[in-house]
Amino acid sequence: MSTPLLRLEGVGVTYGSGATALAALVGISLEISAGEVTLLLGPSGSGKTTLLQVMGCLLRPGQGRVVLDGRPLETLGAEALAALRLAHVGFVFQHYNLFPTLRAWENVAVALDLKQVPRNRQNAQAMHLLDKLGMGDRASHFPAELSGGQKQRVAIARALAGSPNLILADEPTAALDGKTGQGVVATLHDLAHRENCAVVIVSHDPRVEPFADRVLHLEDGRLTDDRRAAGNQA
Ligand SMILES: Nc1ncnc2c1ncn2[C@@H]1O[C@H](COP(=O)(O)OP(=O)(O)OP(=O)(O)O)[C@@H](O)[C@H]1O
Repeated sequence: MSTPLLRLEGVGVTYGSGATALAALVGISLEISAGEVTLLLGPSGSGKTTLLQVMGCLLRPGQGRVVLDGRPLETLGAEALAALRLAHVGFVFQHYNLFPTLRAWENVAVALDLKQVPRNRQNAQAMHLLDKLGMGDRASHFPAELSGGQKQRVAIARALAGSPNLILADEPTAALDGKTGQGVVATLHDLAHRENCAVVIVSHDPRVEPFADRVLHLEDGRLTDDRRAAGNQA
């Protein structure tokens, strides 16, 4: 069996302290492997976004350990942690988070710049990523000139800048109609399998489930179910 890309051991996150303390995550242990789509389900307030933030090294848990690509996060300072995140993690958001004044390819190039890809290679790499997402012919469009599904494809192209091996998507289909949303998750499923990266999707959308290899269920900050998905489209 391959080594997991990401491992969480007894992770706990508490917001606030004293009388107002709220346990958002309790005793979470799991492994995430390359080449798989993991779907994270749970009611509102169950801790899904908090868990995604821990997985993406945006939030250090108060309890437990997180090991990304063999590196225990508790041993890393802020700078090393940021560098690890930049190298390994790509984020996709519900509302795309594109810069409205930048063209599609410039939105991707900004991420390449952040990952220190030399300026003279950014244009070609941005185009390559947009092509991969079927958005090459829209590269010069501004976000306002794109449909929701097209904006999300640009956002996925941007998340892939620098070839991270962990893609974290928080409600990526929530702002899209059914068919478009399915197209976007089919693309994420494809990327996980073709590029051998791990994809974790938080969603309330039942149409996502057929594209998942594995389903995790959170309730009140606890993992209540961890199973292989039935009928995935791989
Ligand atoms: N920065 C914060 N400070 C205090 N409490 C927080 C903070 N962020 C989240 N919480 C609380 O932690 C719990 C888990 O929140 P989280 O956003 O992770 O849940 P979620 O499952 O993603 O919810 P939703 O589906 O509504 O987005 C909730 O009770 C929330 O109110």
